[in-house]
Amino acid sequence: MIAVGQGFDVHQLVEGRPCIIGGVTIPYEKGLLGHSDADVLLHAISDAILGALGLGDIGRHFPDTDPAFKDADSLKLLEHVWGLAKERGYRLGNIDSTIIAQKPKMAPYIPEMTEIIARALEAEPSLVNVKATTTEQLGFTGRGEGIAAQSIVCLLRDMVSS
Ligand SMILES: Nc1ccn([C@@H]2O[C@H](COP(=O)(O)O)[C@@H](O)[C@H]2O)c(=O)n1
Ligand SMILES: C[C@@]1(CO)OP(=O)(O)OP(=O)(O)OC[C@H]1O
Repeated sequence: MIAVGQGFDVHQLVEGRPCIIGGVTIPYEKGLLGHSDADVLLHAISDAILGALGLGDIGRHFPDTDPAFKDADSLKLLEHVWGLAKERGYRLGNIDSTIIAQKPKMAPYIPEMTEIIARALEAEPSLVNVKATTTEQLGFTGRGEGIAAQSIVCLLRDMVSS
């Protein structure tokens, strides 16, 4: 059986916050604002997995009104979400993601992001693809006001024959 889900997230770029994307702390003059560490890519991936499972979104599982998730490590949230997929018998088919950011340059950090995400999803890195694009200086991402990420995930589960 195949289950497909998609996720999309946005966080504002502000001064005085670390810029953590895909589990990597990227040196940059601004960082992402959120209740958690605001890792926009891991949030999009978590939402894609929850979507494939028909389990809502990360706001439902980790409410931003709950102090337990204040400054939460989004890698831990992703690991929890992956536990829900495993409990239901799924393994990763593949995942594809896009970070939408005018700056900073993501390319140097993408191999490490890929490794981190693959480890969290207990999969080969070849099953995890991360891309980046600018929006050619257009819109809120183009003006550097925020960063967006989107992700699509395919989960696989073996059918039990009777
Ligand atoms: N924040 C970003 C945005 C883009 N890249 C890489 O640059 C290439 C060109 O981007 P365009 O938006 O002009 O298509 C793109 O293929 C990315 O590999 C990046 O590293 N960081
Ligand atoms: C992760 C959570 C919880 O700390 O907070 P944020 O970092 O604000 O992220 P968001 O993508 O708005 O949604 C889920 C939240 O409930």
